Amino acid sequence: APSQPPPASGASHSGYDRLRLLVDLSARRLATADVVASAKWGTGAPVDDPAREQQVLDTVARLAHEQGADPQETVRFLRQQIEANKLVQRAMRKRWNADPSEAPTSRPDLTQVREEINRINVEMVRAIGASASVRTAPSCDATLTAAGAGVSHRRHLDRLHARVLRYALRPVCAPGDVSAV
Ligand SMILES: O=C(O)C(=O)C[C@]1(C(=O)O)C=C[C@@H](O)C=C1
Repeated sequence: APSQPPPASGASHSGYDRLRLLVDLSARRLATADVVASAKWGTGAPVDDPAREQQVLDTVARLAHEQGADPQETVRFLRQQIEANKLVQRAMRKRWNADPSEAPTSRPDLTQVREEINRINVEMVRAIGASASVRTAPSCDATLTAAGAGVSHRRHLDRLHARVLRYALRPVCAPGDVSAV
């Protein structure tokens, strides 16, 4: 999907729209966990790939820096997305181990899934930058809850994915700077 350009001056994107975009990207990234789990199933590949994680985090930090998003916040957000991805991967493996008839019968190409993840990461950095003011507003929690429910409904998320999506969204409103508390 084409990424959204920042609104031209005069155009208005509400805080809800901006958070909703970020939430939707988080849901899209989470959906890749099922595909990653299928790609690794039966190959002996572990859920955790620390080298790939570092590559993801280094890339988004650089992109954030280039685009004027806060690199620390961006890395913190992406770390949480990776943890969420792993929660879904582990849950799927558990299901498939418990009931092999549910296990995948074809193996997607991990390289291709990672290319999709890379594209989502790029859009996420932009959405993090574009949502800075709404994420620090007092109304953020309420707006985020509404956006999360809207996206879960729209994407027909099952219980697992809806729950892990809420987990993935934890860093959205909380300011990363604890010294501000
Ligand atoms: O690329 C993978 O192998 C994944 O499992 C995806 C992902 C991610 O969310 O980006 C999650 C866990 C791995 O440690 C590395 C990266």
